[in-house]
Amino acid sequence: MKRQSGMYLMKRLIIELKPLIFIMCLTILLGVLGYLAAIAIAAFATFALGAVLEGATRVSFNTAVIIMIVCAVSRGLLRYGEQLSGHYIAFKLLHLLRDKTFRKLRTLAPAKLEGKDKGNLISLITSDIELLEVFYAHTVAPVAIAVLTNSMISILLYQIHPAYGIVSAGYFILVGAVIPYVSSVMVKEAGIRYRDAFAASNQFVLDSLRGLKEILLFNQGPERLKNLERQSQRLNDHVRKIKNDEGLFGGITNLVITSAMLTFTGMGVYFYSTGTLPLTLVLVALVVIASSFGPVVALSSLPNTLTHTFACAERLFHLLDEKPQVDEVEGNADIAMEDIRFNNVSFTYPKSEEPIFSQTAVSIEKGEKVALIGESGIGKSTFIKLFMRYFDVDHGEVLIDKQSIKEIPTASLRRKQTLVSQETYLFNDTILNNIKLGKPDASLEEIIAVAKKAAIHEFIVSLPKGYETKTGELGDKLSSGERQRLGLARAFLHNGEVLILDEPTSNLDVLNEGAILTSINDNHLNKTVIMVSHRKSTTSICSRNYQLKNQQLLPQEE
Ligand SMILES: Nc1ncnc2c1ncn2[C@@H]1O[C@H](COP(=O)(O)OP(=O)(O)OP(=O)(O)O)[C@@H](O)[C@H]1O
Repeated sequence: MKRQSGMYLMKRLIIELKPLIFIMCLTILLGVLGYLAAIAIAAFATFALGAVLEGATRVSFNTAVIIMIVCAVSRGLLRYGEQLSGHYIAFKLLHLLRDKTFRKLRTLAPAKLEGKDKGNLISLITSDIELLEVFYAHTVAPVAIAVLTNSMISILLYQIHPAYGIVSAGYFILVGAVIPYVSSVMVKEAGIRYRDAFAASNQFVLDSLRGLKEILLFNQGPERLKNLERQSQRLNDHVRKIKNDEGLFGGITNLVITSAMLTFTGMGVYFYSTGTLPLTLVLVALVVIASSFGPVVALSSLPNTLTHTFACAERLFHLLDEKPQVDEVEGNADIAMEDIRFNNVSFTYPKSEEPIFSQTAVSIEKGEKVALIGESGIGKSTFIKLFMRYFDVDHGEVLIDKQSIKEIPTASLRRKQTLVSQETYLFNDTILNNIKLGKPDASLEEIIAVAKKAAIHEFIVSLPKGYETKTGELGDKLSSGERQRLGLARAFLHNGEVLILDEPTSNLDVLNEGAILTSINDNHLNKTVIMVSHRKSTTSICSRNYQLKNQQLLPQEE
């Protein structure tokens, strides 16, 4: 993955803020006023004290007390408002980013998601996006608040004495910018390594859960456990490094703040002893500097969390920038799907050198039942992927009703094509809803009819909850043949113009295979069927058999 600079990532994250810029300004305003109110409480307490010790010089005792009370009440309200609006922005943005990510995943599917590791995708959608909250709720506004508040404080201190203003500005820059910058440089790599290790261990756990049977079968448990321990150890090492650095820089920050107060005490003693400033103003300056590091300290811990955040943002933007394998065509126009043609098609998978098709041609007419035969790995499923436009051909063209497939609206294409792939995925929902996926508004009668055609009705009604049984409740009890038949029922319900079957009966016994083939034959008289199968018995319903050999689709020799 190409590394992106922190500046670039920050700019992109800020661009996402655009729709909420008004609320962000409000958050910053409330934050600045909140901090100023807090500092004012301490400053006016000193004025009140000064009024008692030296007599009212600038502010009377009563005025100072009234201002303190007003500031104390508004401080709470302002802080509440700042937190509320800041977090509103953060969570609203997380919502928008999640939405964007899901849309992107939809355009990348299926071709670009085939090879992606699912553990990474899950941590991207869940924890990565979640961590961006740090940037939106705890970075943008706090940085702006610190810059504004501490500039105002330095200007105010400058009014008391120019030296106070200049020295305070130096300390603020040190605590709010220099220390965070140095610490960010030091922890950057550790943060990135931590995120990568975290995603890898997620993937490893997911993989182990999926392959539990194989692990037990081949007695790989102890080896897997050792590997998991190694991964945990690596994660711990990264966290330890990050936490050590955090502790170190926390200590340095406190040291600098203490030295600022000592410097101000020394300067105050000098100004008072030389008669440059009265005691009250010396004390006010000391109190103000002591209570004004809050906004900049809030920034000092940012680099560590920001390192994680930027690593997450990098992965997110990488996904959002990824180009889909094919550009979707908008629209919903109806297509007849009467004539399918592959004209001199050549195709090689991206990042592969071995061509799958080279100048091959085939034409299939409405109602034809065609079988694709060929040895494993020769390109039968690839033919289907080209026909479903998961990929575009390199040369030649795929024509549907004499129109290039690249111009046909994607939604129309999906509506007319029904695919039963080698693996049927069943969602953790009722059997009824799993079949309904083929036609969401189908009636119960329609669903029962297709289940009968797929020879699965008897099995469903034998379950205690029948069609309302949740597939999750069945767990491993559902055999591959039963899954396959549920997939077929779903496909029959969808009832597209072209039924594409990739090894549709590979997990079925002869009896069930026969029932399904008869069903396909009887119910798809006017529909086109394209079938991939190794079994001769399955292709028996096909009128034409094509063999894939030497990157060509040729009519099968008898
Ligand atoms: N997304 C991909 N990127 C690169 N190569 C791929 C991709 N998908 C499949 N292949 C490769 O293309 C070749 C053809 O694969 P395909 O799945 O079309 O074969 P098949 O004839 O359907 O095989 P089988 O009968 O075993 O299912 C194989 O060598 C496979 O490894």
